[in-house]
Amino acid sequence: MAMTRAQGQESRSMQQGEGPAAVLAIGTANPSGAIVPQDEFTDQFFRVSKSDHCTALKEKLKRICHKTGIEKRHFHMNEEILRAHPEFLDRELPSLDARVDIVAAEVPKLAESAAVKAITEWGRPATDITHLVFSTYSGCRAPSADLQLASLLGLRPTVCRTILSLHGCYGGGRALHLAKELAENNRGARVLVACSEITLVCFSAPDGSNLVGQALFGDGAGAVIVGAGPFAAGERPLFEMVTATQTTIPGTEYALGMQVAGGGIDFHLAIQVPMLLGQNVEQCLLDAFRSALGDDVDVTWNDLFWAVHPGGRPILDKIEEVLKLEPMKLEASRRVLREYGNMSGATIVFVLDELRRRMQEEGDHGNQLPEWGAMMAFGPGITIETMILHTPRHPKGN
Ligand SMILES: CC(C)(COP(=O)(O)OP(=O)(O)OC[C@H]1O[C@@H](n2cnc3c(N)ncnc32)[C@H](O)[C@@H]1OP(=O)(O)O)[C@@H](O)C(=O)NCCC(=O)NCCSC(=O)/C=C/c1ccc(O)cc1
Repeated sequence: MAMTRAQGQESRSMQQGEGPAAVLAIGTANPSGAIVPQDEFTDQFFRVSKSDHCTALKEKLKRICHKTGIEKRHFHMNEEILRAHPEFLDRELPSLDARVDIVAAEVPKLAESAAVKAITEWGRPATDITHLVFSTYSGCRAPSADLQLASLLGLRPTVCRTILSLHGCYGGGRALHLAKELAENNRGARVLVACSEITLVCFSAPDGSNLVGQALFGDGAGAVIVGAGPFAAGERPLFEMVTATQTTIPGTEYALGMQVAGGGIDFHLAIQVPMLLGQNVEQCLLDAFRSALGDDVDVTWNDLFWAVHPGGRPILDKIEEVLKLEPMKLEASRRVLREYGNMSGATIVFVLDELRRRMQEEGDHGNQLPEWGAMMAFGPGITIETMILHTPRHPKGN
């Protein structure tokens, strides 16, 4: 069969989606294991790890917990699991196999809970999903969580799966960025993004280096359906994904990291992270807006809505300070941090869900959130994922 160059180009353009990809539905879930209020966390953590004699460490963790801006977190880990696996407390003992056995089953199940909510809201059958992008730092095994999630949801055998491992806290941003590219370049594609994180792979008794991580991270999963036009009857874009960029801050590899070891995953968060992000976010935003709307675009940061990964309270404070944001601008991020802590890659999906809820509420009161917004997620690299969002205005009743 002969095809001319022009026919090839035409056929390629017919394979592309219409307009920017959009978020069509969102679901979130947390494990039912344990909900720990942050002001009880230190006592509980030191009791179960038999570390009450480490009084200086305990005092320090109390100081840290008090400053996190977190009120409670959800965990799969509980005392029963710890009784069965006392080796989880001691980083020197081999425990990776046992940890991976647990999370290999639980991470896809948690993702399934979030995905079922997203698919129900989307209103189409799960078999209409063409692509799956799964992000987690908790899996170290193949076939991995993406395949298990596809089976749990009954996705079609031809679904194109991608797993993003160890992207940490920018995993959700990266997965959404990839989903946008997939949806825009494959007409009719419907991409399920799933991010699922269970801290059990990182849990250990308190020591001089792990207090901030133990005080900050929680378990959760987020799922998003992404697609570009043409839209089917009943599909309703919540956020158009106008443009997406990724930036790595040069020379900052040392600042955030994860290391898979025999005793579980160790992570490292340098004290300079909030400052480094503060020095770089504005340029990332300017670059993203220029790529979306042209070089002479004039943006007033307070005219936008904001979906920022709440990596930690000082990160939000720093971004608010450098962009001179009004106090309520980061409230969706602060609320997610308060209610769940930092769930790494899944957190940004919770923030989008919270914004969507606020938009609905504001709309019901006759006010509307701004039409344009910015989403940002950060993680090892230091990597910054930035996405410019736009909310289409739907006539009432649609
Ligand atoms: C709640 C903190 C810990 C303290 O609040 P603060 O306003 O800085 O308060 P202070 O300045 O009074 O600090 C309280 C204590 O915490 C200590 N501290 C203050 N940051 C630190 C510090 N990064 N180290 C180790 N001590 C510290 C600080 O030295 C001090 O110790 P002390 O004087 O003995 O009371 C706050 O700094 C905070 O949330 N920091 C974390 C920010 C952060 O890097 N977040 C991660 C962003 S990236 C991301 O989300 C995920 C990456 C990730 C990576 C790997 C994974 O597996 C998964 C995910």
